[in-house]
Amino acid sequence: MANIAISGLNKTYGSFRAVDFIDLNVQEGEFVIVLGPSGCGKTTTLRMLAGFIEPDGGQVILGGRDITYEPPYRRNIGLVFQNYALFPHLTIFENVAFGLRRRGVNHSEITPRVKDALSLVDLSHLTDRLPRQLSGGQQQRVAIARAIAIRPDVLLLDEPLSNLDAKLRLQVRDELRSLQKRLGITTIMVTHDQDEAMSVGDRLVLMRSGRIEQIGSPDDLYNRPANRFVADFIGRTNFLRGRIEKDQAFHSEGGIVLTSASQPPGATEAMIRPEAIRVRSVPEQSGPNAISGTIHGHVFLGGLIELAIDMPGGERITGVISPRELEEAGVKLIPNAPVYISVAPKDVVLL
Ligand SMILES: Nc1ncnc2c1ncn2[C@@H]1O[C@H](COP(=O)(O)OP(=O)(O)OP(=O)(O)O)[C@@H](O)[C@H]1O
Repeated sequence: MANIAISGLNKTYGSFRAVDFIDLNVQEGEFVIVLGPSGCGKTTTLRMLAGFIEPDGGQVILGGRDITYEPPYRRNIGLVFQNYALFPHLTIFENVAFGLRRRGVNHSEITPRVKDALSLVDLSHLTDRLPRQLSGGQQQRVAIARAIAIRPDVLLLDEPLSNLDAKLRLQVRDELRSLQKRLGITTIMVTHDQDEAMSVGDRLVLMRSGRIEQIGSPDDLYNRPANRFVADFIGRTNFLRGRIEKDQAFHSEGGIVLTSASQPPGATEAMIRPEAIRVRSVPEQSGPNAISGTIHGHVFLGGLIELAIDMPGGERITGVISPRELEEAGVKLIPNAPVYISVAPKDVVLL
């Protein structure tokens, strides 16, 4: 186990800067997720950490040792990719043993270490099978066992769950999370799936165009996004354009007046998460941010209802509300019916 300190790391392909001088510190035992839209430089960053791509500049320090230009096999890093990359002609046992043999691990130690690694991912009973005789989820667990068998300082995972179907994906995700915590391996995982990122990451690193837009806990990125890009990328949200007026309130272009818990100077947008919207069938007696509108339409989302509400100035606000809350509020889902909404000032984030 070790911490990783990345500074000024950059990589250019031709004239295109894929990774643009990034700095990132990952603590020992931390689970960090790198996410962002397609092409933002996630894989290039991970491959530079693994040693498969040579950076143009910058530094990667692993446990105090500069590994920036070390070949992959000298880094003691465990890798798991999207496509498992198991050797098809080797048994599960031999697949996991491969990295140990290549590292010259003592012959007598190999069997117990392979067995340990396979038991951690619950596959001790399948050691003699070939990869094609396993399901996708099992193959990916072999890949994870193979990566941890070498007792890596760091585990790097590139979209490890994206080839699995939705249900299996959740299961392997939870297994991966608990295994990582149990072993305390410093882990960096790349994904473009924000639900996955939010549910397993201690910290998230959101990239765009080769740069880091924000580093923080899932709660930070969701509730305290650094900018519009972050707010828009993580979860669903309402944006209202406008500005802060002399009364210190935010006035939207459509005439909605909002009190926010913070007033960053020069803010031009208010962000409100759909679940922060409260609805009533009658106006609230008092309190900030009470607005009236009319129901535009609704969509059932499993156990919740997404409600689109038209505001008098032409803006539309989406709320996500439980059927029970709607019933208690006495709101009927009839188009054009009047509805009253309110938002706590702490849930109005000005950007
Ligand atoms: N060998 C290469 N030559 C030229 N351009 C490359 C090369 N590898 C990657 N790129 C470009 O660098 C950018 C970053 O690529 P990278 O694979 O790191 O993105 P990513 O964030 O992992 O994307 P995805 O989520 O689609 O996998 C992309 O625009 C890609 O087209």
